[in-house]
Amino acid sequence: MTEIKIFDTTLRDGEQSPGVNLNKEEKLEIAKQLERLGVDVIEAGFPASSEGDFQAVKLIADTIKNSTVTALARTKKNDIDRAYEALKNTANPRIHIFLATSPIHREYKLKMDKETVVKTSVDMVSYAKTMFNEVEWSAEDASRTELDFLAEIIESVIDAGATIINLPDTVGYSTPEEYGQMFKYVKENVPNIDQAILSTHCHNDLGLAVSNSIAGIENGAEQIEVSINGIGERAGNASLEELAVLLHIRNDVYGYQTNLVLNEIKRTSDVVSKLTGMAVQANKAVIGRNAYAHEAGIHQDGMLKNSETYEIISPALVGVSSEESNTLFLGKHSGRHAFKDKVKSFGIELTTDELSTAFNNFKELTDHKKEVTDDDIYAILMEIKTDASNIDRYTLENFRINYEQDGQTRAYIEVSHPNGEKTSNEVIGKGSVEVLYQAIQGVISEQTNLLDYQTSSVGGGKDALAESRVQIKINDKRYPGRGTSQDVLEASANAYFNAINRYLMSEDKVTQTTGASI
Ligand SMILES: CC(=O)SCCNC(=O)CCNC(=O)[C@H](O)C(C)(C)COP(=O)(O)OP(=O)(O)OC[C@H]1O[C@@H](n2cnc3c(N)ncnc32)[C@H](O)[C@@H]1OP(=O)(O)O
Ligand SMILES: CC(C)C(=O)C(=O)O
Ligand SMILES: [Mg+2]
Repeated sequence: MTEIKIFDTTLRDGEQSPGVNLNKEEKLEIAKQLERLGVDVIEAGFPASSEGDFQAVKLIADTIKNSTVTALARTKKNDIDRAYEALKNTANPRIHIFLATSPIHREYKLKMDKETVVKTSVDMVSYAKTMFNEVEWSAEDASRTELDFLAEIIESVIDAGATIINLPDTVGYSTPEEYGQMFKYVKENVPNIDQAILSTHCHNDLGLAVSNSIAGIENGAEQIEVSINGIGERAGNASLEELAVLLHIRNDVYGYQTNLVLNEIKRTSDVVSKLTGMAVQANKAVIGRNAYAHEAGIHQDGMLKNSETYEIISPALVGVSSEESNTLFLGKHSGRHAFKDKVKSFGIELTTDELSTAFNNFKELTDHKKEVTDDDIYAILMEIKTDASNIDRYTLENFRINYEQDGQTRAYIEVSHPNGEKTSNEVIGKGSVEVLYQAIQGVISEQTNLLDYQTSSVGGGKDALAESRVQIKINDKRYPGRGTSQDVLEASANAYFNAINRYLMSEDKVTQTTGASI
């Protein structure tokens, strides 16, 4: 099986992402994690670009033992000297020299003709070769370069000592077919090409970085330049994790192998995201928060029956733990099978009727709340398990709170009584919870005394459930009550009725109906 070398440029091209600025300690932490991940080459930085980057590359070169460490240099003696100074103590140093070859870069940026581009590249590769065994040379903007000129300059730099030839799609312009054809052309038209390894370096401006990298290796490249989380200049580079997992999962199609330790992928992604401050989008392939989450009821049912119905990558393959993978995400589109599975995971037993009620309550909540958390579901289940639903009870049917202009608050409630009758009541006073509770007291026949009242939020987010807890005293006995709702006042009313219903349950009471009949 052909081995594909992984050249990681997170610390060089990745750091060129706008807004990213890593200090040397942060770069070292990422480099150590890249070494654990098993990347073959770590591009640690661009030593001539600043003293800080020089120091970071040096620290990494002095520390990393199991990966080749490389650094970028322009075709300038000073850049090459700085790279050598930074890299000289590493076990296996490599320099990465680049010069643009395309007409637009030659004419407008470099102001060099073809001959000068060839001569400068050859001179600097020869110069670097006096210090480094491994010399990588990149034809910046290769994919927009005339193919015959590309072949000519590649032959010259290989003669000068380049051992790795990188052909970047610098501006992410190529299609996979064009990019693959460029490698094929170079393979067929550069006489000394067998003395060098070909490499891809793809940018994601048109979302083709991964596909183009594959086209490159299918046409002779044996190294791919990639970055963690796909970070890099503009829309970023080909993502390491996507290519690594693609080559693994579809080995039947491609038949390539890498030295990567796949289950280090998630940790590496987390470290890079944290230290660069670049969040990973939720639906990002392989490492996004949603990459292993299934919300649709039909998918969840399939997953419960056989995970391969909807999952081609096992989260564990890339080091995503079962807690992180959030496999069955309960939300608006979930069905009974997944809900039942969640209830089971809490160790809670429900009767068929209770399950039905809990599922309906859950579905109702999903219409109001974007993300239903485990805490939300637990609150629903607890309410059902501790509810006096098997007895005749008070139920809040409707309520309104109005804030009057004179600072007074008006509470209106409609209540079903244990005997099935419905009454209403209206109270004006100060404070919304207070008038609400006064209105409730006005429709029930029991004499209650409120001892304690607390409200807090359950679950996360600004749309979290409110949970209210009360203690009431009836005939010298205390009764706790709990109520949940998205609305704080409704949760408060539910808690009060829950306490009264507990009293009814314990005393087996039949109560008098009060309040205006409706
Ligand atoms: C495709 C890529 O990702 S290439 C890598 C890009 N990365 C970076 O640029 C990050 C680090 N860069 C830097 O810190 C700075 O640009 C430096 C220190 C390298 C140079 O800074 P300055 O000397 O102020 O030059 P500046 O960046 O404005 O312009 C670049 C110069 O390098 C020249 N140049 C560009 N590429 C090369 C090259 N491969 N070889 C030689 N010269 C080059 C440009 O033509 C320009 O030269 P000019 O000043 O004679 O016009
Ligand atoms: C320096 C080179 C390799 C580069 O990053 C590019 O061309 O995109
Ligand atoms: Mg690049």
